[in-house]
Amino acid sequence: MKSYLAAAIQMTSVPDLQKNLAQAEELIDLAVRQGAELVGLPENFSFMGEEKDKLAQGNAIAQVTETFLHTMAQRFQVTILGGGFPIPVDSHSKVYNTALLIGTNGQELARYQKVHLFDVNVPDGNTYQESSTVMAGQELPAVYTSPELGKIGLSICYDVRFPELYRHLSSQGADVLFIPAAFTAFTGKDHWQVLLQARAIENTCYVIAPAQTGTNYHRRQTHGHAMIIDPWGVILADAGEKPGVAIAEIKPTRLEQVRRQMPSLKHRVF
Ligand SMILES: O=C(O)CNC(=O)[C@H](CS)NC(=O)CCC(=O)C(=O)O
Repeated sequence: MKSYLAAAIQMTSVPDLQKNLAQAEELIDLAVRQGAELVGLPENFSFMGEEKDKLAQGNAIAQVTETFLHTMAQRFQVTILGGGFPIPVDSHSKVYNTALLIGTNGQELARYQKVHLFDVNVPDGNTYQESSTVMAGQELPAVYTSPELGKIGLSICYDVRFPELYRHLSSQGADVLFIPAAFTAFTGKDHWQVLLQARAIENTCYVIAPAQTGTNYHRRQTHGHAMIIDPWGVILADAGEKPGVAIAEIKPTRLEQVRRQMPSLKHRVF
C-alpha cells in the first residue's frame, strides 16, 4: 500500500438521472485534477427521488449508472466507488441498494447490497420505509485488497449505526472504510460526525464518507459534510454544506502509527 489522495464527493442529487451524472462527472473531474486516485460518490448519486419513481425507472437507472462508473474509472484512470444505486431484483418488484467499486481498467472490484434498511419515522415528521422498495442484502460486505490503495471495506449510509458490520470489515483487515450516505438533515446534525468518528476510532481505520447535501426533492433535506477521517478519529477534510469534494491523504505510515499507539484491535476479547 502506498500513500495517495482520496476524495469524498458531495452532491445534491435530484430525480433526474442525466442531470445527476453530469454533476457527478464534474465533481470527479475536480477531484482528479486535485490528484485523487480513489474517489467515492454518495448514496443515491445517480437518482434521488420518490421511491415509486426510483422503482419505475429502476432498469434504466441501473444500466446507465453502471456504464457511467466504468466509463469514469477508465477515462480518469481512478478507482471509483458508486456509493449506492438501485439494481432491480430478478422477478421481484424491488431493487437492491447497491454499492459498486470499479478499478482503473473499468473492471468490477467489489459489489455490496445494503443490508440495513432505513425504516424510520424521523421526529421531523418525515417517514422512511426503504424496505417497501428495497430488498435487504443478505451478505456481509466484501473487503477488496488493492496492492496500491490498501484493503477497502464497503458499506452504505444507515449501516453506520451497526458497529458489528465494521468490526467484520476490520477483522478482515480493512484499512479504509467507505460510508457513502444520504443522511437526513435532522439525524445528521446530531449523529453523522459522531458515528463516523466512532467507526474510525474503534476500528483504527480511515473513513471515507461521501454525502448528499441540500434539498434533493420535495421536503427531503440531506445533511452534507462529506468527510475523510483518519484512524485516530481526526477529521482531515469536510466538504461543508455545498456540493464539492473533501480530499485527504491516506497514509499507511499513519495507520501503522495509530495501531501502535492504540492497539485496541489486538485487545479484542469477543
Ligand atoms: O430518502 C432518500 O430519498 C434517500 N435515502 C436513502 O436512500 C437511504 C434510505 S431511505 N437513507 C438513509 O439510509 C438515511 C439514514 C439516516 O439518515 C440515518 O441513519 O439517520
